Amino acid sequence: MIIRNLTKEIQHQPILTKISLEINEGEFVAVLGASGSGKTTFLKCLALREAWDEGQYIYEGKDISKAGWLEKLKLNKHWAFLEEKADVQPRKSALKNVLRGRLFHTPIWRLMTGRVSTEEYANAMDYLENVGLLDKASMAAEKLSGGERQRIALARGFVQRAKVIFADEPISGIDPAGAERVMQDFRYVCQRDKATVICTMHNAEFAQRYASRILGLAGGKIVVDVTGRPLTQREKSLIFE
Ligand SMILES: Nc1ncnc2c1ncn2[C@@H]1O[C@H](COP(=O)(O)OP(=O)(O)OP(=O)(O)O)[C@@H](O)[C@H]1O
Repeated sequence: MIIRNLTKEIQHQPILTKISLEINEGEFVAVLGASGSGKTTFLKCLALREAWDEGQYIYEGKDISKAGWLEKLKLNKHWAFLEEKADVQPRKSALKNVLRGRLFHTPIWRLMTGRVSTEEYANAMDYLENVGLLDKASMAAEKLSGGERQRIALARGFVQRAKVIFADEPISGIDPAGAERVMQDFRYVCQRDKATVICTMHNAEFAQRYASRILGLAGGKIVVDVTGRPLTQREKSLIFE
């Protein structure tokens, strides 16, 4: 994806100012920034969940800056957006929540009858196993921890075979072991499926250990763009001070 001059104001306050960058397939991009620096707004603009004031957005060679609802619907077939608080249906089982990822790929008659093919069932169970939740497949999502719910949302993105996963603070409020697991899962889909993962976070430590690229957002601009190496002290202070 190519972003040129992305600009966004909220209530006449500049939040993002002429941001330009290119993100390649298979990259695991962590967007770091202090609280209020505009990380969520940036992510939502990239996922076309927030309107851009200005700028050009090229995805797979096509200009999607002014994508209408039909085009967005098509994009959402291949894009997954993970909210900060995992968007799961609390009363439904982990498995049913994961199967929701196939919504866009399921024929209407199957949606109406609620029947799931054996292949889709096996596939969803595989992904639950990948995220370490096979033994909790039949448990209602509301009975699971925050980290486990985040991993269900992740497994749903995986079964959707999303080409791009946008994740807003996916490890905030999760214990360190759960956070490791989520970050490992992201890295896994990038390496194995060539998915692109873009996630916002506060934790530079995790970003350095797992992401292939780190973007630092401050003052409405990308002030740091580093691939394949940890941040220097100076870069950290550019982002967080
Ligand atoms: N709907 C809104 N109405 C008014 N101001 C908003 C709105 N959405 C975002 N903002 C403001 O825009 C700025 C950037 O917000 P954003 O949520 O993108 O930052 P962030 O870096 O994700 O913050 P955090 O890390 O605290 O979640 C903040 O100052 C916020 O108050």
